Amino acid sequence: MEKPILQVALDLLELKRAVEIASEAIEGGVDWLEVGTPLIKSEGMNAIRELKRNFKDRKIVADMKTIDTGAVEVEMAAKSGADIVIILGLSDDSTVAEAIRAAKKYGAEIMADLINVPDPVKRAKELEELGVNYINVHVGIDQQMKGMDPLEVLGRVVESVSIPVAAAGGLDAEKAANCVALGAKIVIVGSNIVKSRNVIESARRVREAIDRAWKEGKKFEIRRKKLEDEIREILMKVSTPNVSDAMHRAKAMKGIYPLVRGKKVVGKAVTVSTMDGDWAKPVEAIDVAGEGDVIVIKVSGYEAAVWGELATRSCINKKIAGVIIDGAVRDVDDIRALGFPVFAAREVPNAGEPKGFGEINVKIVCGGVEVNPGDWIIADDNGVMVIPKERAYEIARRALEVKKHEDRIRGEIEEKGRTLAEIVELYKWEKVQ
Ligand SMILES: O=C(CO)[C@H](O)[C@H](O)COP(=O)(O)O
Repeated sequence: MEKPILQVALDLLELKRAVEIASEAIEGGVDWLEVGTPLIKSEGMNAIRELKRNFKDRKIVADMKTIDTGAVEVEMAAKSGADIVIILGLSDDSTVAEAIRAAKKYGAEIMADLINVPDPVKRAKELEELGVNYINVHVGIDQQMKGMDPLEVLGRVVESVSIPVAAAGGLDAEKAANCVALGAKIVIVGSNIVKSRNVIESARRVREAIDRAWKEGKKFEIRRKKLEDEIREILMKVSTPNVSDAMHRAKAMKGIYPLVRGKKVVGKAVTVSTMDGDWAKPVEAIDVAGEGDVIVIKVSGYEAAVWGELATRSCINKKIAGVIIDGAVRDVDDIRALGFPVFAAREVPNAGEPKGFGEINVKIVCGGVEVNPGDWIIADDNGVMVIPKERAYEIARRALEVKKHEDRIRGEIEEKGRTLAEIVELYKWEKVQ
């Protein structure tokens, strides 16, 4: 039985960086190099040629994601140096057949990607019968952000075909080892290697994990955390700029500032709507909120405080994560001394009366942004972002991808002395007028 193959997916836009990262990945133990679809779209067949030229002893896999004109696309990729061409399993059988004919003619092989295929087991069997060389159980990057995982169907596909099966989609060392335990012969890793600050180390970690799983006949293990814990854990790793980028540059709350600098708040919103100075509902919300929640208060004016030191102390007792107030607060020095994260619009010395107008856990607009009970709040020195609860996992995952991408670029700036414009080829991507 042969050792599992580790394939790195070079999902980059810049060819120079792809060649550099490929060389580091090989040093870390990668076997095959995949020219990722974004790289092919950005650089064309030249990307395949360049990788083949630089790495003659490696199999070059071209992720063409072909869905039509099977022969033409496979011919293009094979003539440019691809040893394996990836086509979509969703393609019509005639496209698959044409792709296989072209591959045979030019000495290449075909890998069929099952991304978005409604019945992966059935289609895998059909694709094997049509003559593809490899099946790829793949969950795409956008699908990963919704929590989909290739491990869900991998085992069933492996059992239903006799050709080698590859697995791809958000794999890290632990998941890659699980893929091997489920019978994958090829493990494809993109983001967790190419966006890493230390590509050699990240590739090595995956290499060691899959080799161990293969040698020791590892059993498949799944340790899925509670969704809410997973969201919180991811959001604690990212910043509000990461979240804004992940939400297509969404805006933070306007005019709300941290009273205490250097604090980060992550949690689900308990919302409050109240009148200027009426601190009854804001304070009652402390008893409604649970550990780790964030109280978000919209006040109808800014003349009298609805929050102060004693409310803050009560929050600390209840382990509430933070308070956001589109209104006025007082006892600012005490709050600073307590180090509890309060974000507010205005500071005043005078409190109002606890009249009890207003409501808890209703839709509010705070700092110009709609907040519903249960939405996720992330706040830091840059500002306060609201993530609608329905998209919390997806946005958290996307923000983490933004962070990984920045970590890699930060590394290139710090360690290789490059500039940002150089790394991302800024001039090339300026809008053509
Ligand atoms: O084909 C792809 C996306 O369509 C990627 O190459 C594949 O998903 C592997 O990358 P990652 O490990 O980041 O998911």
